[in-house]
Amino acid sequence: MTFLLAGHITTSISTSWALYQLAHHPHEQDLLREELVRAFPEKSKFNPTFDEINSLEYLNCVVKEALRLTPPAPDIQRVNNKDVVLDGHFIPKNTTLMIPIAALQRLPSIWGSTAENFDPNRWLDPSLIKKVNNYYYLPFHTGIRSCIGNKLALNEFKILLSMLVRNFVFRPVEGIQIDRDRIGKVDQHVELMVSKVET
Ligand code: HEM
Repeated sequence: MTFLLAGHITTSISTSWALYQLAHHPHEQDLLREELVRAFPEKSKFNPTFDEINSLEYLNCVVKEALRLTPPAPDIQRVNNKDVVLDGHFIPKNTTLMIPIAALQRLPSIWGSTAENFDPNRWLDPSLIKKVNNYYYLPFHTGIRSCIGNKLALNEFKILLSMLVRNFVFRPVEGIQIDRDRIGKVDQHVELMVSKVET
């Protein structure tokens, strides 16, 4: 039951928001589709192996960027089991601490002035990769109670997103605008225009 709940809504939310971002960034969507068409020229034969799906560099960047901007677990809580001093602040035992995953993943001090923008190419920048660690990028959290389904989730997410983008074009619905602070929210309804890719 835990796997069903923890493993279902997370991947579906991630995929929905990734499609939303791609719909609003048609150039990035086209780049992803071009990579997919090169790798899988025949739509009907889209049946990637583990190695094939993980060799797609731009897809990897899109997935990382979607999990950065719209993580399905935007914050999580932990309770300390002993008194601690963190950065000069005394935190007594049994305090509920919030780890703001979404906020850390948008810190301008780490992600730069484009922190709020959907930009998969940032993951190709070696200077960013040097700066990013699991204090600032932790969609699956980190440590011993981090997501046990991490690797499965990434592969599922990549395959699902690829199948959708290889077969369909996603565009925003005219007149429908989601407030910036609602983007990524679990309970936000997302509507997109979908048309078929012919070849
Ligand atoms: C994009 C998809 C996913 C994301 C972003 C994600 C993220 C997370 C995060 C942040 C946690 C830590 C929660 C906390 O400590 O409060 C977690 C825990 C967990 N996740 Fe995932 N998850 C994803 C998919 C999956 C999948 C596919 C499965 C299983 C099939 C799964 C199974 C679990 C389980 C069992 C835990 C609890 C681990 C523990 O407490 O030791 N997750 N996940």
